[in-house]
Amino acid sequence: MKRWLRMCLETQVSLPLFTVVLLAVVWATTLHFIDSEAAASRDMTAESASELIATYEAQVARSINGIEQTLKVLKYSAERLGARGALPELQANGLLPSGLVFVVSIVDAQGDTVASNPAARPINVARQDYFRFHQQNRSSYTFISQAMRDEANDDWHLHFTRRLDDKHGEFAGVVVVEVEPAYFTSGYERSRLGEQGMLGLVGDDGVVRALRLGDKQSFGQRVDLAALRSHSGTPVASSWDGVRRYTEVRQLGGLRLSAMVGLSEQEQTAGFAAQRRQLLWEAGVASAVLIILAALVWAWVWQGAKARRRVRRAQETYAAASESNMDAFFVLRALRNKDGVVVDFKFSAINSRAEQLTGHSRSELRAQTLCSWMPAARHNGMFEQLVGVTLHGGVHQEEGPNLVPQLRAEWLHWQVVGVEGGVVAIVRDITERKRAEERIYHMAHHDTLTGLPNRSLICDRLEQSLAHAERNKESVLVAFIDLDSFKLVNDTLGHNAGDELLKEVASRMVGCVRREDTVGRFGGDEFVLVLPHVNDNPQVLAPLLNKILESVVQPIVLEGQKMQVSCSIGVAVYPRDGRDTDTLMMHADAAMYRAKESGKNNCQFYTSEMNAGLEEKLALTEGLRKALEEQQLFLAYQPKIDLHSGSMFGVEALLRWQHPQRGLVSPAQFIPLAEENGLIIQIGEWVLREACRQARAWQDAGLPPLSVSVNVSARQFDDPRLVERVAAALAASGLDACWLELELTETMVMRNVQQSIAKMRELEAMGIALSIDDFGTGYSSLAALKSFPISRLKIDQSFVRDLCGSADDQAITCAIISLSHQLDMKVIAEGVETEQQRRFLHANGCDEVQGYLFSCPVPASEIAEMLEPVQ
Ligand SMILES: Nc1nc2c(ncn2[C@@H]2O[C@@H]3COP(=O)(O)O[C@H]4[C@@H](O)[C@H](n5cnc6c(=O)[nH]c(N)nc65)O[C@@H]4COP(=O)(O)O[C@H]3[C@H]2O)c(=O)[nH]1
Repeated sequence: MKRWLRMCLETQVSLPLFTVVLLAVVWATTLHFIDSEAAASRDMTAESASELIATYEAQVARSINGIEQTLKVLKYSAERLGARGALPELQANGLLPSGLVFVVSIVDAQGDTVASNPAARPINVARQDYFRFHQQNRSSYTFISQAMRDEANDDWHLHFTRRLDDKHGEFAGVVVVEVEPAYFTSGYERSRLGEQGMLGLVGDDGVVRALRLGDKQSFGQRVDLAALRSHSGTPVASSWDGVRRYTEVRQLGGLRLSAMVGLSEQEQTAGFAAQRRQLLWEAGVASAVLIILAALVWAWVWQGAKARRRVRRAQETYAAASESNMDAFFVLRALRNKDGVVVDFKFSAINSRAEQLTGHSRSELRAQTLCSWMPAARHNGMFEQLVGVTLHGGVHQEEGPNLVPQLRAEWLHWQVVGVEGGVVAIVRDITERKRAEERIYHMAHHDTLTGLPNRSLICDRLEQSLAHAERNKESVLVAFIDLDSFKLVNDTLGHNAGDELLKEVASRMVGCVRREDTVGRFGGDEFVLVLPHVNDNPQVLAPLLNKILESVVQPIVLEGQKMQVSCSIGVAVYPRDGRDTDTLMMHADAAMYRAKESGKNNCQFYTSEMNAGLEEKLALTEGLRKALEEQQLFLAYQPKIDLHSGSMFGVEALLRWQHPQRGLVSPAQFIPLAEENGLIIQIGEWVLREACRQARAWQDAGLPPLSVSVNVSARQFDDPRLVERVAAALAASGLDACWLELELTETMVMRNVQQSIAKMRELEAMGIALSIDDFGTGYSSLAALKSFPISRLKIDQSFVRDLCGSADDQAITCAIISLSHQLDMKVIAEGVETEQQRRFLHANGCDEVQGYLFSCPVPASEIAEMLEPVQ
């Protein structure tokens, strides 16, 4: 029933139909009731008319009977006593009726009235209908005339007449009883007949003898008696006043006269009409109320239907969208107990993706409840979550690892949205995304080569360890580990070998520490160790650090060659050496540098004195920035001597820094700093420009042209704009390129041989000479050396220093001289301080020399002075 009602309410069509039917019922009932009431009213009126006619007939019959008696008495007396004697005798015997009501008269055979009561003037009535009727008809029939007036009586009267016969039965005259018409209608009762009722007498000739309509008396009208009789029981409009009446006509026995009673339809049915009006009004009001209510309900239903249509469309769209969606959709309907408490959820709709995710078909899931399918939902918080959203609405979303075996994914993102009667759970398998995120996270936080944590993760871990150590009053060790000969391996055996070395060292170091320790790579050959929960006593820590030193120093085979590398370790311990990440890192770095300085392959614990060196470095770096701007830099030039001629053929430009407070700072101190912070590019460019300018200035001063050689650092050589900067320096000074020489180092050019050759060729093409500085300290491949456009090799001063005492250095020096000549290069020895050294070099074919024996680096003015005597 409820469902049916809901269906009715749901449809916008059935409601108007239902309303129309209800209206039809209301109106049918009302009209039927009105009809039956009308019929009852009609019947009652007809019945009343019947009753009235019976009463009236009796009344009239009684009245006429009285008149008849009077006529009979008159006739008897007149025939017996004669016309003149009859009345007095009757008078005397009290047999005459009151003259107030009846006028009686006797007419002789000639038509003259011979006696009358009350007495009246004699007249002749021979021409009156009644007289002629009786004259011509031998019958005792009472003739009832139409209402008429005569000369004796001005008032209108009905004449009731009978024939008088003489002894022979011949016509002897007429006895007359005159009665006013109103006499027959005086019984009019307003209470029964109303204001428009009708009482009357009608002759068989259809002429009304007496008629009373309410208060009005009349007569003489014509009536179709047959028609009236045929309409008995139904209202007929009276011809005289148009009023519709229920009219009853009754023939009076033995007389040619009918009694007539009429009840006004309007009056008789007035009560019913009022009731009818009332009923119609009530039905009208009820209909209006019904229509308004129906309209309101319809509007409400329409709105509801519209909303439902919208919801349906949304559901269809949602279903279509959900089908094509990569997310799994579960529409769950809340199941409540009789107290309204949600006890479980039923699957009311799911999409294909949900089937895949669960491995169950729609029908299988629909046949189950959530908790019967996934019992764990009751204990893992899922059920409470769904109930919460069902009761309070809103959206709940979360992602995390999948903890239930019913869903086929490792990671899930789920969004629960409250809907009417339940929830929609949108579940997405994010396993791939999570894996990608994990990969990205790993890549962002790990070194790709070794797989060790990178700088950012190391810092993170260190911060966590510090926070933990602070809470638990523990110590944390931070160690900076730098491989001692990594560059050598890289430069000589190539990057692949370098990478292999780093990987091997990384795995060895990881093997030395606990699981909770972190071994990370900072970049290059720098590793960092973070050891939480340690004892801060160096004695206790030493075995572990030694273990690392020993593991790194174990031989390794790279590119088929057995190699051995060592490392230098700098250690800082929280909280003794610093309380934050930056300080601890800085101090470990400083300790590591100290380890390098102390001969490598050792471990140094940070001490506050190291800080001084660090601060010194920072101060120098800061000062170097200003040095360029404030022109604290200048160049010194060291002559280069041709050993055969003994003359100066060129100079080496050497950078000097005149520090305002510290005095002259050695390039050995500040060049590595400038390399580190990149200032070397600007400084190197300045050196180039200054050297070229000076060389050109000497030439412009008329001095013999000198070749000026300029040192190029590794970072400068790597600068993609090196060639451009050199060209700009030459152009700015106007120096011919053939007077400029660039001194490169072995290691610098051997790092990437192909690139180096390309760059050197560009410089050579400009006319610039190139030389290899510090030759013998690096590991040049002879094949590479052959392909370099080099014009000169410089024997490093470390070989020259002990030249006279060391057979090794002599052998190396001789080998370099020989090699240079074989490669068609000149060879120059630096750091020549003694005559023995000069002689040895000269004797062994060295072409050129420079050193304190000839001159230390001097200002440009002194070079000019040295040149002048030659002029
Ligand atoms: N014991 C001894 N030393 C001698 C003798 N003759 C010269 N020296 C010194 O040996 C160094 C030679 O320069 P280097 O090997 O290129 O080594 C240079 C060079 O690598 C670098 N350097 C100097 N100026 C520049 C520059 O303008 N640019 C770049 N990139 N590096 C520079 O700084 C290093 C040190 O330069 P300096 O202190 O000027 O030290 C110079 C020079 O003063 C000698 O007979 N005995």
